[in-house]
Amino acid sequence: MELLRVKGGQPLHGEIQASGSKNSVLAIMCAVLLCDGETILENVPELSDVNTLMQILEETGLKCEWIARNTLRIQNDGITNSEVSEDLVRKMRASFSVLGPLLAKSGKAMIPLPGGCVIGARPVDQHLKAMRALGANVTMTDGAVTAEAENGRLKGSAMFLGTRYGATVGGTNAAISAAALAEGTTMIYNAAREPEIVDLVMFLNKAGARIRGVGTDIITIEGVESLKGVRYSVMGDRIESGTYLCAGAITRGKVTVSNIAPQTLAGLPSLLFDMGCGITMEGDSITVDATNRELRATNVITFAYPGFATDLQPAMLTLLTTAKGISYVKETVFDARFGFTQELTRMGADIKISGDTAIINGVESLTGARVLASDLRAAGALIVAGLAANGSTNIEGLQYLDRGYENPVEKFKSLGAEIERVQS
Ligand SMILES: CC(=O)N[C@H]1[C@@H](OP(=O)(O)OP(=O)(O)OC[C@H]2O[C@@H](n3ccc(=O)[nH]c3=O)[C@H](O)[C@@H]2O)O[C@H](CO)[C@@H](O)[C@@H]1O
Ligand SMILES: C=C(OP(=O)(O)O)C(=O)O
Repeated sequence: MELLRVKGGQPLHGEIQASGSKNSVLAIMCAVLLCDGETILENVPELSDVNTLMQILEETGLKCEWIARNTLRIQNDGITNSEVSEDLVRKMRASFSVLGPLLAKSGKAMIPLPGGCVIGARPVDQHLKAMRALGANVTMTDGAVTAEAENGRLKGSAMFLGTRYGATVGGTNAAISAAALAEGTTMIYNAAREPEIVDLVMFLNKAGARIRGVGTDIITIEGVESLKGVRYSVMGDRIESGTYLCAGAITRGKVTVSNIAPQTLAGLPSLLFDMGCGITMEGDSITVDATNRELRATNVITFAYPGFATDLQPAMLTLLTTAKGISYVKETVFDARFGFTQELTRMGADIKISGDTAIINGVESLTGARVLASDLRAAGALIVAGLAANGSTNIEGLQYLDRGYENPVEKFKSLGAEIERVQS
C-alpha cells in the first residue's frame, strides 16, 4: 500500500504557484460537449478527476489529449454516444455534470446516478428539476437517469434552484450549460455565486454563449444556436491555495501562494488575520506569515460563496487544533463532513462534535500517527496536521489526495517540508 509519510515540526517557508482549479476545469470540460471543433484549455491541473472526465468525454465521441504540460486539447466533431458507463460515474461524482451539456447538445442523455459519499448525502434533485424546467422528459430506471428533449432541443424557462443547504453549485452549472443552447431565454433564481461558476460562464461566453448576471443570484441566459471551441485558461484553485496557507500558518511559517485571485478565498484571509497571522495580498498572490506568533482560536461557519468554503473547512479546522482557546466550526453545506476529526483526535487534537458543530480546544502540539484519509479534503487536512505534528505521520487513502491536489509532494518539499510517498 502507498502511504504519504510526513515528518512534522518544520516551519514552511517559500512560494508555490496554485494549480488550475479542479472544480472549475471539471465544469468547463463538461461544457466542451456544447462547443463545436477544437477547444484548448490551459492551466489544467493534472489530476485523477481530470483523467476520469477525459475518459467520459472520449466515451461520448470527443477526442482529448494533453498537448503540453497542463494544456488539454479537446476535439468535438459530434457526440456519437449519449450514455455514460456506470464505472466512470462511480469513480467520480462530478461526472454526473455531463448530463446538462449532453442533453442540450444531442437531445438526450443516459447517466447512472452517482453513489453516496463520505461527506454526506448528495442528491441530484435540483439538477433534474433544472432539466425538467427546460422541457426535458426525465425518467429514472435501474439507478440511471434518462433525459430527452422534446423535438431534440431544450426550451428556455424560469426556474428557482435551491436546497435546504442553500444554493447548489452543480445544479446551477447544469442549468447554465443546458440553457446555453436552449431555444429562448432562461432565468435562474437563487443561482450559486461561486468563482468556479463565473469561470464556467466566462468560458461559455467566449465560446459564443449569451449569459448575464453570473456572480449574482439571478442569471439570465439567451440561448444561441451553436457554440464554437476556444482557447481558455482556467482560474487558480482557491481550495488548494487555502490548504497551503493553512499549512504555512499551522507550522508557524511564512508561505506565499501565487497564480490565485485572493478575493476568491473569501473569508479565509480575514480569519487567518483574526487568529494573529500576518496577511499580505499583492496582485495574484497572497502571503500568510505566522513566524514566531501565538495563534488564537476563532469561529467558522461554512456557507455557499461568498461564505467560508466547505471544501476548506477540514484544513481550517485542523489549523485551529493548535490555536489557543476554544474554536467553533459549524458545517452547513454537507451533513457528514467531520469524519476526519477522528483521525485528528488520534494525533492528540481535542475535538468534540455536537450536531453540525465541531468544538475545538486548542492543544500545545499534535503527535504523529498512522491515519486514514476518507475523502479528498480529509487528505489535505491530514497533511496539514502531519506537518505540524511531532514525529512522523503516515497517511493512507492517497487515491483521494490525487483527485484534487496536483504534485503535493513536490510543492510541500519546495516549502521545506519533509514529505514522501512510501510503500508499506
Ligand atoms: C465538482 C464540484 O464542483 N464540487 C463542488 C460542488 O459540489 P456540488 O455541486 O455537488 O455541491 P452543491 O452546491 O450542489 O451541494 C450543496 C448541498 O446541496 C445538496 N444538494 C445539491 C444538489 C441537489 O440537487 N440537491 C441537494 O440537496 C448537496 O447534497 C449539498 O448538501 O460544490 C460544493 C459546495 O461548494 C463543493 O464542496 C464541491 O467541491
Ligand atoms: C467535495 C469535493 O469534490 P467533489 O464534489 O468532486 O466530490 C471537493 O473538491 O472537496
